Amino acid sequence: MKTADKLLIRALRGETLSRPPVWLMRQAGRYLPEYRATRAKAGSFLDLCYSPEHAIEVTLQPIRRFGFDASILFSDILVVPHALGQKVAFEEGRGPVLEALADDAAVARLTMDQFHQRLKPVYEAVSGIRAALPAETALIGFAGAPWTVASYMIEGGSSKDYARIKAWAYGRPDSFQRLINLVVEATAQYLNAQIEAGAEALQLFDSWAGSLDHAGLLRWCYQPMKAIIDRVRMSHPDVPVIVFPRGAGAGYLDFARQPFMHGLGLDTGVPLDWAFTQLQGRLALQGNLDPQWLVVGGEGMRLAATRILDTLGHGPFIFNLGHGIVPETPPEHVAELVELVRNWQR
Ligand SMILES: Cc1c2[nH]c(c1CCC(=O)O)Cc1[nH]c(c(CCC(=O)O)c1C)Cc1[nH]c(c(CCC(=O)O)c1C)Cc1[nH]c(c(C)c1CCC(=O)O)C2
Repeated sequence: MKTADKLLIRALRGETLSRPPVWLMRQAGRYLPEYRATRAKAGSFLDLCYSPEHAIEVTLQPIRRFGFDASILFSDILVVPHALGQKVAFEEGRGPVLEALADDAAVARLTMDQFHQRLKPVYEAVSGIRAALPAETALIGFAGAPWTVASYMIEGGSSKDYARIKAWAYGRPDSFQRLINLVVEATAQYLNAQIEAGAEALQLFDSWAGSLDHAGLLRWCYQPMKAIIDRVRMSHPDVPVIVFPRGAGAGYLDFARQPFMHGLGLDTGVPLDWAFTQLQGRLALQGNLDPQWLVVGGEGMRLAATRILDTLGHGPFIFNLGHGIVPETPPEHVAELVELVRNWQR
């Protein structure tokens, strides 16, 4: 099937389909026993990300099981700082740990010199996934957005209050802008390479957009994501992009009023009626089932999913969660959810 005919691409082009395409953020991962088996074979989490063979396998696992309309490259947003020369590790039970950037000198030591060389296994995985996917399944490439990636680079891992990154961004914006510019450049090149390897759509994850004040959201979330997409569009004008400014709140209006993207990912907190009246006329929406409904399952999950479909399914829409699947999710609940979306009719 041609890329343009795949359901995900049609929805991102603004088409309202008889039922929306469905995929789920973090659809590959620890909730699947077959993922845990491959992960044990691969070694560390980064070894898994940099092994084309294993990354292809775990990307395909949820497609085999559930037949999603789209697959997403298996990797992590933190391979970008890693490929820029920063130390990155994933510790069991602790999440990512980075050697935190302390000052301008640490930023100056980051370099693009070996960037594509280090990311070559990711590009190989993209080509391998594309070749192995069912004909109708779209392949999404992705990267973290600069604010979220920079938060890990400066905080050295997950953060409760974003005190270090905000001290830098709010206190020394010109210096912070230089780091953002580097991440924009690296990310644009990274996404272009993913497209050239076979990605048919892209998603930019700004998981911590909700930590910013509104002026900060425009400057450090909206602007850098726009700069990346403008760059990608120069080389690849036909590849649609979804942005996910998680927690943006009323700031979602800024994304819908002056869209530079095709799809807007809604987090769990976005009210459905508001999204329908204020956002959907302007671009395709994606979201936003609470991932905890997938843990709970049953009638509650079915009602919550149906409410989303009934409110947003009559315009260009992609069914997804409002954040990633959690490891406690029973795979049977995912199967039931996919079945429900497939059987829903406008
Ligand atoms: C913030 C962020 C990260 N990574 C990502 C984000 C943005 C999306 C979001 O907000 O969830 C994005 C990401 N991470 C992963 C994917 C794979 C593709 C998919 O969605 O299936 C994607 C798209 C795999 C992963 N990335 C990670 C795992 C778990 C690692 C393991 O197997 O031990 C997976 C499957 C590790 C990771 N990676 C990150 C954290 C905070 C953690 C630890 C938390 C956790 O363990 O869930 C950074």
